[in-house]
Amino acid sequence: PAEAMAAKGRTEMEVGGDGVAVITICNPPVNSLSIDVLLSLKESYEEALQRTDVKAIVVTGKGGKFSGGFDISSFGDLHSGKIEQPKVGYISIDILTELLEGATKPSVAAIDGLCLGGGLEVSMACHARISTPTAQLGLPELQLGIIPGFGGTQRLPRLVGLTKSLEMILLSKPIKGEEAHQVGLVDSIVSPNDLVNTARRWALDICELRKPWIKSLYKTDKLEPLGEAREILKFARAQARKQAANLEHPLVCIDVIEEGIISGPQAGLWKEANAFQSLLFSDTCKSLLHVFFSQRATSKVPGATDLGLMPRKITKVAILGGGLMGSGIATAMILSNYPVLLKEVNEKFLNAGIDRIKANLQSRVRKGKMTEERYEKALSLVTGALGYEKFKEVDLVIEAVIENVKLKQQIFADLEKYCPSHCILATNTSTIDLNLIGEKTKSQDRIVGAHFFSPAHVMPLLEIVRTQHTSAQVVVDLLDVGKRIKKTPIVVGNCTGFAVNRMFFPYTQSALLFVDYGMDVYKIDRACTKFGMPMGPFRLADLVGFGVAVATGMQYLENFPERVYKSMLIPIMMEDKRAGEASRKGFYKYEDKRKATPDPEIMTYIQKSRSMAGVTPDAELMKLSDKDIVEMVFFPVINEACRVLDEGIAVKASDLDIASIFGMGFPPYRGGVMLWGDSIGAKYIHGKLQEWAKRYGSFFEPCSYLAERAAKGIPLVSMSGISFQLKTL
Ligand SMILES: C[C@H](O)CC(=O)SCCNC(=O)CCNC(=O)[C@H](O)C(C)(C)COP(=O)(O)OP(=O)(O)OC[C@H]1O[C@@H](n2cnc3c(N)ncnc32)[C@H](O)[C@@H]1OP(=O)(O)O
Repeated sequence: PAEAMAAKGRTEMEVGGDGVAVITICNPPVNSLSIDVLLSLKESYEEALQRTDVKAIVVTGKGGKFSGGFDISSFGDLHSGKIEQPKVGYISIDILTELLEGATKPSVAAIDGLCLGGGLEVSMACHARISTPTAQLGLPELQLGIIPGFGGTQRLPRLVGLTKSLEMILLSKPIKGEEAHQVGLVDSIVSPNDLVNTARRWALDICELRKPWIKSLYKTDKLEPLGEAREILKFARAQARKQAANLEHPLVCIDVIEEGIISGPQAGLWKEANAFQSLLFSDTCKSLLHVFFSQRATSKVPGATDLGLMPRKITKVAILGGGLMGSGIATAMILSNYPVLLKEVNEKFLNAGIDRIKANLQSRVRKGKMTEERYEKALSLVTGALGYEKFKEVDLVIEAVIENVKLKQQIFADLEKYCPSHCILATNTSTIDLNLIGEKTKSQDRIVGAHFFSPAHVMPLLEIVRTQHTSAQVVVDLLDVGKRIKKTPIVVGNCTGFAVNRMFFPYTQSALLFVDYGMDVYKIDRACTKFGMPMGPFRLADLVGFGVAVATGMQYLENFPERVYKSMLIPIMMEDKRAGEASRKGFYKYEDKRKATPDPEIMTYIQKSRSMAGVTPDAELMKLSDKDIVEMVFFPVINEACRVLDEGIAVKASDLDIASIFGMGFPPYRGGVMLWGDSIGAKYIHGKLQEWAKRYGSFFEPCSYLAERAAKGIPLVSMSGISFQLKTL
């Protein structure tokens, strides 16, 4: 059909009286390089090279953006075979190296806005680059599980040196035009208004030998001497292994860069082209791509963002409670310039709260993320309060007091009295049902959950909880606040634990169960960190504190008694004043501040817990591999995620993937719990859970949603173009 044939973007060419052909990349919103755009670029070049009225070429992007890189939305079509893959090296060697860089007419890139990935690679094949000071230049491909594939691994080191290029590529870190000029990536900085004209003149200057005609691929002056280069690469490899031991593509990238340095840029280009092709089809790439799109999809919420509502302006925010959460939320708010009214019950607590905010900000100053001046300005946005007098001025209140239902009910009744009628009444509760909190309040449509994760000014997730009464406007408003404070939001329904903690709960639960059945605490934690979690369930319980763990456990026991495993281990340890990291003793010992060391003393508690549970250690469990352990800890998480979806608490499975990554620290390169589940298969997961349910009880009982998917072979996450051949474990 004609529609399906419509080209995805194009280039436009205009030849001026000065003999310069300006080729403009046009593919909104970010001028991404689809295959269509690249083929059109090739055609424009061929025409420009043939025409006798063209002396030189300028490449630029439409609407103040050079290009956001290769078209990511076409990856899925490449994966599924819907689009045919160009032959290896066709774009990087045939088009960019031979046609563009090797042309008999010089090219200059005129760069504004985004110049990322393939976009920067096109510009590096040009003979000079002119940029605005604010343009963003970078090679963020590793973030997507691939490597730069249009010559970036070869040209960037030759333009800026090995050290700087490794930093930019391995950390996927773009730099601004200004810095790009300092490091030699661009040749001149001009204002957006002068950009294209400067590039035109530069191109003509190259023709007339007033400026050098430089092919980046053959530059050597910026490359470190061979011996030094080898050392730098060796160090980079060690760093990459340390940072993400499970990832292969950063190491492949370093190999490809090395090839260019040792065997020359042509060999490097070929190695890059081959590696790019195979990485494009890796599970890591598929998973990271899923994360990229899922993250953007979280702010598209049916029944809220599809109604044409505009977010209202939130001018002032009040926060109740200056504890760990309240002060963290206040910090997040003032960092995005929201004035904050911080309320506490007495002077002492208020001062402690403000001190915590100061400490949060100071830590940013120490790390060089904030100037002293910004610090003072941010701090000046906080006003303390002991009463509700000033609450008539606020548009949003976030309650962050202790998890006590009665107290929260009283607070919400008070808020209704003192806040203006448009004010959003949010609670940061992490487990309590919102309807219970708002029971004594009439303004049900304004009540919403704004669940932050500790430390609130650092953790990127914001769980927005709507009840059946919460208005769509309030959800839209909070999504906007979330965006402004740079959080990834997920909008979920109301129930005990909401989506994130409900998924999180079985993680610790199954670990506790298997310890009663004979597994080793530290072995479980090690298996989880090897899998890619920032910490295992026991180290995490220590960090969160046993008090919180027990309080949460009680909430679950009340609401989902059939699937709570009543381990006595934590309560027994608490009797002995072991309460986690804060008490310096939990599952680990903490002698040197945060350093966790295994503690043989915990065996006494474990034995006691086992005898109270009346179970005998299962010898088979002790022989399990890390893979088995990870399955035992995470399959119950997937099972609960399925329930959360089935009950409509989460809108879509991909939201749960994002929640698991940003809220639990699940490794993004595995795509989130649901996509990871798909890489293993619902049938296998269901089978295992059934087997464990028989052996170890109803905690493992697979839910009907999972059973149906297992029986019918339906994936847990629907995402076009993603299919797994491998088990990623
Ligand atoms: C061979 C080569 O070496 C391989 C490559 O080039 S791989 C691609 C390298 N480029 C990248 O990784 C950049 C990815 N994009 C981004 O990081 C960010 O989107 C950005 C910094 C460009 C813009 O961020 P921001 O302004 O917050 O807008 P954001 O919402 O992310 O993007 C706007 C829209 O553009 C789309 N988009 C962004 N980059 C895209 C790309 N490279 N291809 C296709 N679509 C893209 C987004 O999906 C989004 O679409 P939507 O509105 O339908 O959800």
